Amino acid sequence: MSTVVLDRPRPKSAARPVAPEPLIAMRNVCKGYGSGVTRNEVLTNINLNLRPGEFLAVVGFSGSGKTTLTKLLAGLETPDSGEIVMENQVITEPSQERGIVFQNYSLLPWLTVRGNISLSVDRVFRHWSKAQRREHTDKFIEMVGLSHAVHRRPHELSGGMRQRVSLARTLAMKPKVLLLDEPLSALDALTRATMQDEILKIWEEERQTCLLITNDVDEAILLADRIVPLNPGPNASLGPAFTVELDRPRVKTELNHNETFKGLRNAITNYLVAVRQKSREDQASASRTSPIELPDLKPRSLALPRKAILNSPV
Ligand SMILES: Nc1ncnc2c1ncn2[C@@H]1O[C@H](COP(=O)(O)OP(=O)(O)OP(=O)(O)O)[C@@H](O)[C@H]1O
Repeated sequence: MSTVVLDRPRPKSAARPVAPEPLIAMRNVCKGYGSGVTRNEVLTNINLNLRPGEFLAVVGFSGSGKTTLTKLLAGLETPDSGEIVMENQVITEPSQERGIVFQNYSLLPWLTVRGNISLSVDRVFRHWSKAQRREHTDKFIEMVGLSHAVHRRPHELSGGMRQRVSLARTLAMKPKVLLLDEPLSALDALTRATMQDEILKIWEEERQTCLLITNDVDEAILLADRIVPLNPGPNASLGPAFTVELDRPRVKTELNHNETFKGLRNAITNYLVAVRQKSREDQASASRTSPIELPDLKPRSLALPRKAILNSPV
């Protein structure tokens, strides 16, 4: 009698969540400025994935290299080594797919609010009719609450209003990725809070992939899905990512009483304080181990008259 050996049913492998392909990936990116003794190594071995539709915040201290990171992502700077890839294309130059809003809103002073925004809209959507472009421009002016000020020029606007024009101009170009480099840091606390709410509202409507650079941990938690600390430079690298597990829509006033918010704020702040402390200790021990060698100079004569010291060639 023959025996049939049946295949044992294989246990179904546990479904592993598949991480989405990143929209932008930074791989082992290093960047410094200058050469020789003035060389400044700013960023070292940066590995970062920006996932489609996510809001990612990078927090760090002043001078650690946050703007350098944004410029690299925008294509305004190129890495010294490593690469930055967006949808299988290495980023080598700026593109309208990556819109950037800087801290110092650079508006054209001779153009009105509408003029500043429509200039970009007309360039990007030149195949649209004039009426379509106008409607599109006005939609974004309304989105940032500036419909009452369309005819004003930048000098007739407050800092917060100018930053809104800058934001609307970038959003209106419909970039795939929005790079926000400390866009609110020049604003007073109240305007900053209003703008945070507006960015949140706009992002919740549009769901564009967004990278926010900030030095404000609370701002990062309010807005982002993930927060990545940038360790202090020189040779700044990225710290571990913190996931923000807070439901949306988020309301700033309610967050202050939320235990998850408070716990996350403590964890990120403690991390940043610890890495800064370590960086200071490392720098202090490096300067102890390699003291600056001073030349062994001896005065030829301390008795020389003052005039001779000043005027005579030695
Ligand atoms: N074009 C440049 N040439 C030379 N050095 C530069 C250049 N741009 C930036 N740096 C230096 O690189 C370092 C990081 O600068 P960066 O502006 O990226 O930091 P940051 O974290 O954005 O600072 P902040 O928060 O103060 O704006 C600083 O020491 C800065 O002086």
